[in-house]
Amino acid sequence: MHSHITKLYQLAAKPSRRIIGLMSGTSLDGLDIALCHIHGSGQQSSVKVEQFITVPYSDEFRSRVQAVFAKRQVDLQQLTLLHPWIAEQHAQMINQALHDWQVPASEVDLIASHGQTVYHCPKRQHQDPAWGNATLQLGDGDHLAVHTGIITVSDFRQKHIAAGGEGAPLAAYGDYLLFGSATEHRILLNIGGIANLTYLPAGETLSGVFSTDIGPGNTLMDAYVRQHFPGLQYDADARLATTGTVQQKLLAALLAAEFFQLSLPKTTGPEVFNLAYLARAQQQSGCQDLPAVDVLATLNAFSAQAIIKLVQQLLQPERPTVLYASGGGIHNPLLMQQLKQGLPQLSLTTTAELAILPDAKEAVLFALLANECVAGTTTTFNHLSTGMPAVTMGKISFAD
Ligand SMILES: Nc1ncnc2c1ncn2[C@@H]1O[C@H](COP(=O)(O)OP(=O)(O)OP(=O)(O)O)[C@@H](O)[C@H]1O
Ligand SMILES: CC(=O)N[C@H]1[C@@H]2OC[C@@H](O2)[C@@H](O)[C@@H]1O[C@H](C)C(=O)O
Repeated sequence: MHSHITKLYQLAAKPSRRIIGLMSGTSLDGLDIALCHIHGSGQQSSVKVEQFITVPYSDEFRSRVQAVFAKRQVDLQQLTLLHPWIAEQHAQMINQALHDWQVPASEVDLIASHGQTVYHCPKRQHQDPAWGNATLQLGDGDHLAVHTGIITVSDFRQKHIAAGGEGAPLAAYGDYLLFGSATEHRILLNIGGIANLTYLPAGETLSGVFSTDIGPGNTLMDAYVRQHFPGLQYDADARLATTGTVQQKLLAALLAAEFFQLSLPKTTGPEVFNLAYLARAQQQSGCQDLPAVDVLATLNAFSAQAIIKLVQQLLQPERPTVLYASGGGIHNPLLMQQLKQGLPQLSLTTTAELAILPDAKEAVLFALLANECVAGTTTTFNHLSTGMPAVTMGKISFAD
């Protein structure tokens, strides 16, 4: 047998695998690296996060990505150059982290790389009947494998689209494996650049699980802060927003987006929720001349209200539900306070209660997807709801 296939076969047969999960989201704050020890596969999977770090991006990294990020027109040479360059940068960050953790690369079985989304384009967003769903993540898997010496599974979203999905959110797959409960109805809420949730009704089969994007988490607040408060990347601890006043007219205009009327599950990104979207809402509501802190307070309320409305839609009085939050937004006290007030009937906590560090959750989910790609079966996801194709995802790159 070819040695690469033998290696994969041996990996699949191991009782447990050590997998590095990577996530670089829409916030462009840094690369999340989670070194995971995963036992088993499918619904028997269990994860121990051995190490976790977010390696902050340099200004150079951010500005190179921002030059093409969510833009309809870009310099094609720049885009092409970014594909291997992002992978090389990520490889260096992984190599440094492994060095600091004193873990040799030879003791890591796989890397699971999400890559950097630069454009996300579901059909319901572009609305051109001539084209289907599409999404583009940069950071090539072959380059990662060669520069780290570790077999890399990457580019997870394409299979989801090929099998009929919108390519995102993929959170349901890992949330289902890790957090599905026979007795507790759960919602896993991740507040990253875009907020998304996974609905996990309790039960033996957990049938009907799905995940969906909700709307902006931090992306609009971050973009606005970067534009109006040079030097700041985000409104740390909502210190600015807390001094502002929510403007109801602007809030109503923000909540009128067509995206909020689409059926579930659905997905979106900064291609829709960006500063041009905010400017249109300000114009429509006659709120062009607000103090910057009032706009920030309103954007904070916008993210909170979008989340509250969707969660309220899913709650049923006879189903007491626990909401486990994760992502950078949980560190925003104003946002969390509004969620508590707007969702008084459910218990609100974080994934730390389920033994997964909230900042590490998305990276862990991709490690689980890579584990399924190598050691899982396609029947694992049969109980997910429509809109969540029952497929394994990811492409395998060898280091030599
Ligand atoms: N102390 C804090 N106060 C307010 N906001 C915070 C704080 N810490 C983090 N954040 C927010 O969290 C963001 C980072 O979140 P996260 O790392 O989950 O994003 P992401 O992985 O890019 O998102 P996604 O992939 O889900 O789009 C920051 O840009 C900021 O808006
Ligand atoms: C296209 C893309 O990268 N989407 C991200 C983004 O960030 C949050 C939200 O939008 C979600 O749909 C998705 O990431 C998570 C990890 C997911 O696929 O579940």
